[in-house]
Amino acid sequence: MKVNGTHYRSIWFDHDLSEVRIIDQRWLPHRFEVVSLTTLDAFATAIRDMWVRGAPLIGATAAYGMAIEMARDASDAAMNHAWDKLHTTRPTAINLKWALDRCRAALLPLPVDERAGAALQLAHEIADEDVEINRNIGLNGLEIIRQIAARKPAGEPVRLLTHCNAGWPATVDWGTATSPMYHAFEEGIPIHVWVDETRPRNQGAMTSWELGSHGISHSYITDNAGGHLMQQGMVDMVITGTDRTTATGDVCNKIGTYLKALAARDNGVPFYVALPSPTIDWTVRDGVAEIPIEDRPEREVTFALGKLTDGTIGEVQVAPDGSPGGNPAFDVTPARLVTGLITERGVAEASEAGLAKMFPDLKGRAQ
Ligand SMILES: CSC[C@@H](O)[C@@H](O)C(=O)COP(=O)(O)O
Repeated sequence: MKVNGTHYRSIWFDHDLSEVRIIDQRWLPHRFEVVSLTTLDAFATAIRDMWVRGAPLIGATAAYGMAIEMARDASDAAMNHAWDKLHTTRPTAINLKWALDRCRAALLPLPVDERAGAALQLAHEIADEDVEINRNIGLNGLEIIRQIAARKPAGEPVRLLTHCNAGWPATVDWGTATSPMYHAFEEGIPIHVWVDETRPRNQGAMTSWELGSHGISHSYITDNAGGHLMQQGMVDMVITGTDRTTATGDVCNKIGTYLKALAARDNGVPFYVALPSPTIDWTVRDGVAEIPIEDRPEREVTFALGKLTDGTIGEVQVAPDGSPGGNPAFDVTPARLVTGLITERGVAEASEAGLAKMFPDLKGRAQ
């Protein structure tokens, strides 16, 4: 999508430099900075420390990390080392393992001298596929927005609430939850997006930045405002992303998503999840019991990062001296609270049968 009129993906291969480039998201939305990743260590750091983040982008970055390592050393040992190193960076988003497994399965049978070229080609394919998946999620979500718009007085906006950043910076392009918004906007359907701040990393600021860059009406709201807005009839639809969705339709996403789903259910607001198929973990049935929830550093909670009044980016301490922080980064919304899963193939019921019907060819795939 566009930044100051220029089209960017969140990750790309610069053919002139022969380097992988990313937007360093630690500084968004206050500073737009592009950096190169040139070593396996740099890729691992970028994923772990959230220079890149969002399940689909984490997967694409891991694939490029594998390619960079294969260019250095394409032996089986180097491939397994890269798999292990990248896999341990973040535990919750399943796209990481999905991409690494896909790379290893494709590369291992090849002669060593063919692996580097094949790995780079595969990373490009994974990135391109992500763009296409998200574009199609947008078209399928657009249909839901159209239906809501058709029930409203002409000109009245469809009001969507979203949590975290499931926008284009969290993917290679388009975003998952934001893709239907972009498509609706392009079609001229008036929309307004309530954007949850999403403490502690404030991914909502990124969502607000990208929506603002495209001229989409939005409000940046506190994480606790959603329930009130729903009670007041000010939300027509919730749409979030997901980091891992089970074979039975349980949705793991950024911490706080579950509370939004509960409030949506209590107020009769449809709760949709934008789900690319690589984010389905077909090996997990009970999301609450089985999905590993990332526990992130307490400093992310006890301090807040932002633009200071002098324009520099810095941290301020928000917790009292000595108070420990707690920082579970994701939660699980049970399938029963999910109205539908907007996939690249259509809207699936959040259930084992619904996902199996939509993806009969993928069902049972080992992650
Ligand atoms: C399209 S991205 C869906 C999710 O990955 C997103 O909502 C999210 O939870 C991102 O978490 P993050 O911790 O920023 O990587």
